[in-house]
Amino acid sequence: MLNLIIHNQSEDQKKAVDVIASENIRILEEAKTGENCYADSQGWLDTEEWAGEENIKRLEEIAKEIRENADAFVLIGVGGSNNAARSVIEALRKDDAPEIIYAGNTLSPDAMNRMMKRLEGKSIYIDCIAKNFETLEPGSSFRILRKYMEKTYGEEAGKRIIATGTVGSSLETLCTKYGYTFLEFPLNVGGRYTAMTNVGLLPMAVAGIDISELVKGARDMQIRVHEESAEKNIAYQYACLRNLYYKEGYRVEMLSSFEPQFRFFYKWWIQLFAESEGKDNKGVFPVAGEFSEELHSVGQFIQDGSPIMFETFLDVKKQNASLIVEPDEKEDYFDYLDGKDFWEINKAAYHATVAAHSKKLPCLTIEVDELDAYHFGQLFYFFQFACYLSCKIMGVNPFDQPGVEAYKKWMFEALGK
Ligand SMILES: O=P(O)(O)OC[C@H]1O[C@](O)(CO)[C@@H](O)[C@@H]1O
Repeated sequence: MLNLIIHNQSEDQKKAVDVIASENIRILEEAKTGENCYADSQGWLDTEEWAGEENIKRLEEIAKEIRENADAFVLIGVGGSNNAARSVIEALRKDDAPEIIYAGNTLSPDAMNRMMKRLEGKSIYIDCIAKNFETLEPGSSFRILRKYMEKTYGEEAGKRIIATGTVGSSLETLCTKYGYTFLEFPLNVGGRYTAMTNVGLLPMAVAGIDISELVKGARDMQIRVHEESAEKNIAYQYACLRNLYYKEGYRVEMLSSFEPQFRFFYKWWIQLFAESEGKDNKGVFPVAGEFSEELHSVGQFIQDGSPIMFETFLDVKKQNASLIVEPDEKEDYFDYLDGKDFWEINKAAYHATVAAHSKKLPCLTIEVDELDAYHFGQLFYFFQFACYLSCKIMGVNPFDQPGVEAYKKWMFEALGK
């Protein structure tokens, strides 16, 4: 279950959000069926298309082989090609799973040397994930890593190399030519919407995540937001609220949580909203607040600085860990914590922060019952669908990223491509 909680709303804001919701109702209806103009980008809308039972079974088989033979699995990919997998892996990875090493997301020789050092003496499999295999970061890392694999495993290297690319891409050509395992990167899904495809699911399965449960969570959310009417539809309500705050002049949304397990989920969420909405001189700039730590750095600005921001908290209901503060006969001035569980203390910090921040800026909470694969699936689908709606209400194309191409053009020119 996933809930949307509005912490503070004036009567005027309530009326204004109702107006946005009734004026844009057509957008919700069109989104539910999919739009012809975006047919080449909406393969994620029905989870069945790329995460059906057969596909999950195949991915689980490949993952099983890797889990049995690998000490470490290298995920080569950047942005949408690694963010979803990384967000779940870093939160829920099983202890007996191979180590997951990330590559293809930097051009720093220092970082790359450190990454290569981590491979030494380990049994390695690699998966190069790239939609069109033109992006420099994953392409150049693949060059280095493939060489390493060939040097280490000789003839056998091909069996340990997986490439996830689109049909007809140069990555597919390499797979056919050199005998690597080829997995399809859906042509009709942009990187940031690929959580529920081979792109996100294989690395998650290697890390021991129950991908069937994850997909089930996403599918249940799909059914929910496709069935719920506008007044009850949480994705639509969230999209309308974002647009209201934007109209009111709030230009930044901070996704905050007191659970560090969401550390890499923020990165996925930031890319989703930044690349989807930030265009035509519009958009809400997404940032993350990793609390408690950042309450002691940016907390001051949130509470007292320019009123440019609204805040969306991510909260988990079910307790997943416990640590009791034992009484101590030695004095330390923290006796008021005696017998308390850190779960409870952390929750108190969350409630206190909501109370303080909601006096200054609009505050929402997205609350999930549990921090598990099922609810990650729910979160992925919820945010993807809400982002699509939010972009449509704002009047921008949710599925392109022309601004990113500009930097790539300059870089390719500089490197003589
Ligand atoms: O999978 P590719 O083609 O390497 O692209 C990776 C990422 O690069 C971007 O184009 C941005 O640089 C993202 O949109 C995408 O998720």
